[in-house]
Amino acid sequence: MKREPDGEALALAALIRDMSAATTAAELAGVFVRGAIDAHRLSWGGCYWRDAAARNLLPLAGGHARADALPALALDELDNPLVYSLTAAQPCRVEHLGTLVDVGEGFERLRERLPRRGVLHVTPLFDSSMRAAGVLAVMGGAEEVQAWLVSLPWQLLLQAYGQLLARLQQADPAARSEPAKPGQRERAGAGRLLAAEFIGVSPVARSVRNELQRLADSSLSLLLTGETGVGKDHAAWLIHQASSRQGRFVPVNCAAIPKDLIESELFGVVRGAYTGAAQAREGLVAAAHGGTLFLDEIGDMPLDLQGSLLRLLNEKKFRPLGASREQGSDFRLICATHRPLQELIRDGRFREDLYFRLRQQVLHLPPLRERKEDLPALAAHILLQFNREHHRNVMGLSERALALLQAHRFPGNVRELRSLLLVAAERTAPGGWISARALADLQSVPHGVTSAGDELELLRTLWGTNNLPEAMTLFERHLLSDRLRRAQGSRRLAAESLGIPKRTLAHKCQSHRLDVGERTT
Ligand SMILES: Nc1ncnc2c1ncn2[C@@H]1O[C@H](COP(=O)(O)OP(=O)(O)OP(=O)(O)O)[C@@H](O)[C@H]1O
Repeated sequence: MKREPDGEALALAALIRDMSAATTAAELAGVFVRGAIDAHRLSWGGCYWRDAAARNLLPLAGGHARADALPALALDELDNPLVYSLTAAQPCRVEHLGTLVDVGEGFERLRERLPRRGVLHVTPLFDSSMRAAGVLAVMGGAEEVQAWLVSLPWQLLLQAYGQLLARLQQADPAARSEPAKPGQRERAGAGRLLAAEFIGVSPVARSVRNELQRLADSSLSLLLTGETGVGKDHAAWLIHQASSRQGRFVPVNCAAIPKDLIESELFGVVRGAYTGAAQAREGLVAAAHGGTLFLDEIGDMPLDLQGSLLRLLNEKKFRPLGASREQGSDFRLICATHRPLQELIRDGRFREDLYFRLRQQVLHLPPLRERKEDLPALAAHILLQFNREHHRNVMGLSERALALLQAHRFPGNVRELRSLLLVAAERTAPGGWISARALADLQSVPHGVTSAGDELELLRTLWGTNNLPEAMTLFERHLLSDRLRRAQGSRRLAAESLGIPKRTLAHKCQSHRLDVGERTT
């Protein structure tokens, strides 16, 4: 039964009194967790805090389960929702705990003590330096958990609780233990980075995240496969960041560099190598020494250059254009493609020996439509970035907006989701939730095709221009983006439909910055 408003105010006042009287972190956590459970008819609550060695999350209090009966959770259980929320410093929600598999021993022991049904919601708690240092987890019916989350007094109390807890934890000598060893610290750092940047709660996303961590410290060549926009470029960058390689991450888009320049771009040139080479220029292979060379769209690498790449991989040596001596470069190679390389091999457009050399390890990133559970987390992440960058406070997606996204197939995968949300967020009033109407592009253009009316309107505007170059550029941009949408992101089909080589299309896309929201490192 819901409490009367006066009763609620009195209960809050009593809770604040008890919280201020608490002298230890465990006591405070117990008071707060029990208060939250009682006020919103939640079925379970628990509070955990990280140990100083950053190895475990240790239980401080549990409601409807004894805190000392709660297990410690190792921080390398990256897919444990409590660990995830701490390492990603973001809230995490799990609709059905039963669907989580292979999460880790600590999580299994915790799960035995949790109610069988209900939504689990985990909120990170921050220490005095604003680093996530603990978590508060609650379970209950979806409505009860939601009501607790949107209750303003409880959100304010939660903030106060986090600060009080951090202060008591700092004063508690038992909470200080020996510092982590360097290896452990690095592993925890890599885990934190992956949890914060590779978003997803589905079993598939979790297993990709584990793979990213496993692959980070290998020096074998890695081939990333998957449709356009699934996150191959993002994964390559994360693997580099999570690795202990001190050198640079050097991305090369093989489809965007004109064919006759790609060799000099990769291997560099010595002064006077050809007419116009007035200066020596270091190539990208040399720049990647000690770091990672990322060859994106490897399927577009010209056949003659594939031989040079193979030699480079086998001997770790290359010769800049016009140089008499070979040079060495120690880099880790990551390649990506959304094209089936085996088909290119069959057509004689890709060397099989190179293919085997590139695929010493393979990681496939599945399309978004096969992991729709990731949509809410990805959307929250994208909106958080939007709010931070634009100093806005768009709250999130309305239920109808989320349902609309869930029903969409996302041929352009995470990139498409990102573009849609950024436009919708721009259309949303400060402090508001993104409505289904703000996702108009998705509703009125179910397959991403602009209507004939839109096209006419555009032509009419361009027709009246007093700036021909600007109008031509605008027209080209609209046409390219429409063809790419019609071709469901396939640059090959879009290029064919426009009668231009794929390389030219890629070049144009780059100059029009058509990959909205892309990282360009
Ligand atoms: N799991 C994820 N978490 C956070 N952001 C992601 C994730 N997956 C993809 N993104 C974001 O989606 C966008 C598209 O990803 P990315 O460019 O890596 O795709 P891609 O597979 O390399 O595409 P293409 O084959 O067209 O080059 C980027 O802005 C990237 O940061």
